[in-house]
Amino acid sequence: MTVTSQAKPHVDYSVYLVTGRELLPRGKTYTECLEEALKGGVTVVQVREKTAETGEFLSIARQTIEICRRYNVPVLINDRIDIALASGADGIHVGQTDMPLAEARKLLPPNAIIGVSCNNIEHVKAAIAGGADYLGLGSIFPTNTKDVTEPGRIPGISGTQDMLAVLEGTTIQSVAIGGIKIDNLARVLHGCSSPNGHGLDGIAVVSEIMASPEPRIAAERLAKTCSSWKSVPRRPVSFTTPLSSAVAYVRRSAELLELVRTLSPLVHQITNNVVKTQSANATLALGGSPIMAAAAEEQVDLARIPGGLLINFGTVEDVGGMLAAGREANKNRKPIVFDPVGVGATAHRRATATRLLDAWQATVIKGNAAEIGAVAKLEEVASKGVDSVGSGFKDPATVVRTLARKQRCIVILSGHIDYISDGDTVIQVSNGHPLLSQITGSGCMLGTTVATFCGAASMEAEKEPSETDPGTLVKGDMLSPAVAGVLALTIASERAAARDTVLGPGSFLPALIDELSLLTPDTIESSAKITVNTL
Ligand SMILES: Nc1ncnc2c1ncn2[C@@H]1O[C@H](COP(=O)(O)OP(=O)(O)OP(=O)(O)O)[C@@H](O)[C@H]1O
Ligand SMILES: Cc1ncsc1CCO
Repeated sequence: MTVTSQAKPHVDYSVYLVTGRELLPRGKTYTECLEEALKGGVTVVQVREKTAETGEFLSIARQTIEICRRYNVPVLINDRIDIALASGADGIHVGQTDMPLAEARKLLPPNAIIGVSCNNIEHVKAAIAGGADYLGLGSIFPTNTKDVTEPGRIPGISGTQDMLAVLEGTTIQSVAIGGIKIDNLARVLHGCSSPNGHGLDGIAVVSEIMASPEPRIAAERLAKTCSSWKSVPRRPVSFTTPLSSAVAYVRRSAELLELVRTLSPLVHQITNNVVKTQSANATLALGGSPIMAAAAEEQVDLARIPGGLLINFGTVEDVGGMLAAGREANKNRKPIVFDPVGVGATAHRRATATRLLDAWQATVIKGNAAEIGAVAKLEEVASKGVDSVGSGFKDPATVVRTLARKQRCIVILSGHIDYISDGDTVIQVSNGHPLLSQITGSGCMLGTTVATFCGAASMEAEKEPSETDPGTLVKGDMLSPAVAGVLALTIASERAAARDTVLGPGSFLPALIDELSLLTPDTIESSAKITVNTL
């Protein structure tokens, strides 16, 4: 080590490069790639050599340190304490099967940085107890650069959220690693956060820089998104400016209905085969433009068209399409409404919901009490298939607020009264009619109306000429369109049920579609029954 008696060097973990010489593109040398990456904004480098002989490893470490010193960037060595000591590196990084942390501490000078790879909360607890300086959390996604096929090696976004919760209150830094690319970076930074907002200090990449023909540009993009992200504490999925009163939310909902009719957003829906037709008709009736498109191959094209995306996994099909659609929507900053229909009913549904939420960031999660309870891992409300059993949660406002904070999105809990929250504000809508619970797919249609309003709101926000903020996943406030979607369906249901021609659930459904098409901003303003509570 170079400095033995001084304080630990300050490390900025924002853009952490792990080297992998085997990934270099043809014609690019290691030192060229490293230097370009440093010019692009890499803030810390770990030299990782899994097959090199000791002499070669030492020589690579020395070359790396010589270059990084010019950029004032610290260098860590993967696993090999001897190489770290001989080369004068700033510290080491160990995996779970490498030299134990306590032994490494004894062998290294006190100012050495030690980082540990963690796949689960037990690893994190042990690393805290052992005095680690920083943790590498992951894998976030499956990758080819490391063998992460063993069970438990891919905690994903949800597992990383749990690990970050354990780090709350400590000064230990953390980076996420595993499959991180510029295209999923905003999603990773956004998703990897504890419910109280303890987030990452940076992200680690291998191939995104090492395999790039333009490592400087790759590093610049990563650095720009990271610094944009870091500039906003506890960043929600979208910027929500709380409106001052219930009246203001109602007025905004009325305005958003006008907007839906003017902009006619494309509402791309991957939904279950029970409700496809009624959902497409509900979209058209409101003024949106539906497309039911589930093939993975068409998601790149569809995500480029502004509007909203609904992912409803009611009959658990088209999971490949859902994964691709959500990823592409995040890339294009389109709002995603996720309806995890019947998620509590089977282990397969629970696993699928986790898989989807690990792949992309939802803007709105909506469900009945059993569904929201299952996503929130609460056992208070039981499910029977796609239905919720009993009278719901004792404290629904806290349930939605807590889940919204955990998932960093808007949460809608449907039922006799609907609760909508962004993690701070909770809005209750008491419009609706019991006939809604007597037709299948009224919850699914609610997902559709919300996606329609979110699509219009995001199109409006994207038109504003403000500079693109690479840290956001959706532009514009998404709480108001979520409220508008609930008001539209529930007010239309009251008006449909009041028709003389409606004799029961059979005649109610077409009347509901009619009333969605006849809904006016004035009707929303005169009929809405909402209350607002802000923390
Ligand atoms: N008894 C009721 N009174 C008033 N409105 C209701 C009632 N039951 C449901 N609703 C309304 O119906 C909409 C759908 O909510 P619900 O909780 O029934 O969905 P769901 O259980 O997911 O439905 P599905 O599984 O059939 O799609 C919500 O906007 C809700 O306000
Ligand atoms: C009945 C049903 N089964 C799977 S999806 C669905 C539609 C209502 O959620």
